[in-house]
Amino acid sequence: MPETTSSPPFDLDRIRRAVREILLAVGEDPDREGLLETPDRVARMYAEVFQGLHQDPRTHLKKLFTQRCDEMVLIRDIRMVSFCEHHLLPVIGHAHVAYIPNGKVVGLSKIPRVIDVLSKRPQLQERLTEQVADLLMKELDARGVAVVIEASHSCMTIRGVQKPDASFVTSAVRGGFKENLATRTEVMSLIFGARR
Ligand SMILES: Nc1nc2c(ncn2[C@@H]2O[C@H](COP(=O)(O)OP(=O)(O)OP(=O)(O)O)[C@@H](O)[C@H]2O)c(=O)[nH]1
Ligand SMILES: [Zn+2]
Repeated sequence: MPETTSSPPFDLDRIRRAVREILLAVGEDPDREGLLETPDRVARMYAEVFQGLHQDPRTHLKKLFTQRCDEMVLIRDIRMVSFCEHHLLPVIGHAHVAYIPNGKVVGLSKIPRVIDVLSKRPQLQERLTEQVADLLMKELDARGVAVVIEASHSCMTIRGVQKPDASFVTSAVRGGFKENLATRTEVMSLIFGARR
C-alpha cells in the first residue's frame, strides 16, 4: 500500500485525493480493483514529470571551462518532454541550442540538463524557449544564444482540434544571433538544413 505521508515539496496525499475525486466525477468506481492504485500512481507521476518546479537550472551551469572559441557551438535534437499548462497534457519534441562562447564553454551534457529542468514544469512553449535563451545568455556570459524548439502538443493531437501532424516551432535569439543576420541564418540552416 502507498505510504500516507506527503513527500515535500509535493503533497502526494493531496494529489491522490484529487485523482480519486476526478475518477468519481467522470463516473468511474475508484474502488474497483484496476483503479485502486491509480491515485498513487498518478501522484508519483506528477512528482516525476513536474520535478523541474523544485529544481534550479543554474546549478548545471556553475562549472565552465576556459577555452577560446569564437565560433558558435550547437547542440541539435535534444529530446524534450514538457506539459502544456492549459491542459496538463504532454508536449513532445526537440530543442536545438546554439551559443557563441565568451572565453568559457560549458560541458556538453549540461545544456540538455537545463532543458530537462525547465521543461519538467507546466509550461508554455514560447516561455520555455525564452527561459532557456535568457538563462544561457546570463550564466554563460555568452556573446549570443539561439534556441529553437519544435514540438507536438497532445492537446492539439488527441483532443480538441485534433491535428496530429501539426508541429509548433518557437525560437528565441539573443546577442550576436539577433544583431547579425548572417549568423542567425547560419544557425537556422544548421538546425533545419540537415533534416529538410
Ligand atoms: N501559444 C501557445 N498555446 C498553447 C501552448 N500549449 C497549448 N496551447 C494552446 O492553448 C490554447 C488554450 O485555449 P483555450 O480556448 O483556453 O482552451 P480550449 O477550449 O481547451 O481550446 P481548444 O484546444 O481549441 O479546444 C489552445 O489553443 C492550445 O492549443 C503553448 O505552449 N503555446
Ligand atoms: Zn494544452
